[in-house]
Parts: sequence; structure tokens; C-alpha cells
Amino acid sequence: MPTTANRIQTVLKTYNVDIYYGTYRAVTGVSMEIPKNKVTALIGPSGCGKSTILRCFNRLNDLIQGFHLTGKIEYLGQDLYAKDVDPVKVRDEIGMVFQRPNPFPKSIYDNIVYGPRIQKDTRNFDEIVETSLRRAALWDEVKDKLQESGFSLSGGQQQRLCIARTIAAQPEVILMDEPCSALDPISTLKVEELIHELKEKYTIIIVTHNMQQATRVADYTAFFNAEPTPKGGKIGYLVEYDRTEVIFGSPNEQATKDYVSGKFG
Ligand SMILES: Nc1ncnc2c1ncn2[C@@H]1O[C@H](COP(=O)(O)OP(=O)(O)OP(=O)(O)O)[C@@H](O)[C@H]1O
Repeated sequence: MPTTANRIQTVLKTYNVDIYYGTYRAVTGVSMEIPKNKVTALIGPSGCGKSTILRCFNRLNDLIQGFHLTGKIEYLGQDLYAKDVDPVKVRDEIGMVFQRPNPFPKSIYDNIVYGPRIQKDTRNFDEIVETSLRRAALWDEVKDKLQESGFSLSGGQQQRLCIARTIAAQPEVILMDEPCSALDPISTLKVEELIHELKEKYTIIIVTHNMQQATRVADYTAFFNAEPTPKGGKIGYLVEYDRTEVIFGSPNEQATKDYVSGKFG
């Protein structure tokens, strides 16, 4: 477990977190630590709360009416939900890449500098654009057409543009919610290679339905499951969290074994 590896620095830590939408408790009792400069995958059957948890890490659920959580989430040792924490700043430090590429209806260049412009960033914008696109492994493909629309790119390029846009805000953590589910196999491979490179500089948490993808990209994997509730709903919980090779090779829990061997999902 990441918890026992003293040398690994923890970036995010959850303490017995329960997450509610109104009176409905979607997720219960999640305690986990996210190690720095590693890729952590969240896997589990549909509805077990993977995206719900992911969105709590950058306070994106705040935008949903009725959302609240109990327990605690710490980011670099600070309470992420403390009253004086600005959720907009949190989202710069903990960026998000979504399932479907969502470039803004602007040029490639303006997509990248969108955040820095709002933040009144004093860095040189040309440099931000080049560095972010290079880190997202897209520079060579777009350097001669920076003023063209982000929509002129292929789906896979658009997703790398969105990753570059996230990088331009200088995040510490990048959250990815099924970032390859709308991409073809070759674009998927490129994004997976990129994830490998990005972890040198960033901490990555990825939700994926694709178990091969988890084994390819993740250092650690958290398996979530859901139990039916008496009221007919489902409640999600963390079953097992360990190094990816343990989760897929010799998990401790029977449910993990069954899930990773495809017995349910
Ligand atoms: N905005 C919302 N309002 C109310 N309930 C929600 C909302 N978002 C998610 N839920 C509920 O919370 C539970 C967990 O959903 P979530 O999307 O986090 O699961 P998931 O594991 O990511 O699922 P999937 O793999 O299908 O994307 C589900 O029962 C879902 O219906």
C-alpha cells in the first residue's frame, strides 16, 4: 500500500469519506492516500462512485445541488473543504480531463492561454503554449497551425489539447475521468504513453472501465464496489487498494478477484 511506503509523499488523503447527493448516500467510508508522481486508477462496476470520488478531489461536485460530504479530504496536508479554500484555485492546482474532449470554440493557442489569461498570469504566453503542448505530446503536430480552431483537430488530438490546457494552469494533480473512452485505439495508446510521461511532473488519478488500461498505466489501483441498499439504491465503497500488480495478480478480496477476472462488471 502507498501508506506504508515512507519515501512516497502523499498528495491527497481521504479520511472515512461519505458522499451524498441530497439525502442519497452514494459512497461510504472511503479512506485512501494518493501518492505523488504516481498514477492511481479507480476501477469498479458502474455506479460504484468512481466519478463521484474523483470530482470530490477538485471540488467539482460543489456545483451539484444537494451535494455534501462527511469525513475529510486533505490536499498537501490542508483540509480541501475548509471555509477559506477557494474552489476555483483548487481547480487550477487539481485539473480535470473529461471523458469527451471539450476544447473551447477558440484557436489552439487561445485554448491553452485561456486559464493563464483569466489568472492574469505574468509568464510569456508563447512559452506557456509551447511548453504545455510539448508536455502534452502535441507540439509537433500543431506548431504550424496554432491559430486554427481546436475543433479542427482529431478526437485524440483534441483530448491532448485539453490535457495541454490543464497543464497550462500549472497543476500539481491531473484528474482524468475515462479520458480514452471516446478515442480510437491509436489515440488511446498515445494518451496512455502521455500519461506515463506526465507522471514525472504530475500526480495522476484516472477513472477507467478498461482493466487493461489500468494495468498499462497505473502504479496503484483502487477497486470500488457497490451494495444494494434497502431503499432500492446502491452504495459504493472501497474494497481494496494496492499496487496495480497486486490488485490484478494476487488481490486479497474475493470480490476484487471476481471483478478483475471479468466475473462481474
Ligand atoms: N449529480 C448527481 N445527482 C444525483 N446522483 C448522482 C449524481 N451523480 C452521480 N449520482 C449517483 O451516484 C452514484 C455513483 O455515480 P458515479 O457516476 O460516481 O459512479 P461511477 O462508478 O463513476 O459510474 P460509471 O462507471 O457508470 O460512470 C450513482 O448511483 C449515481 O446515480
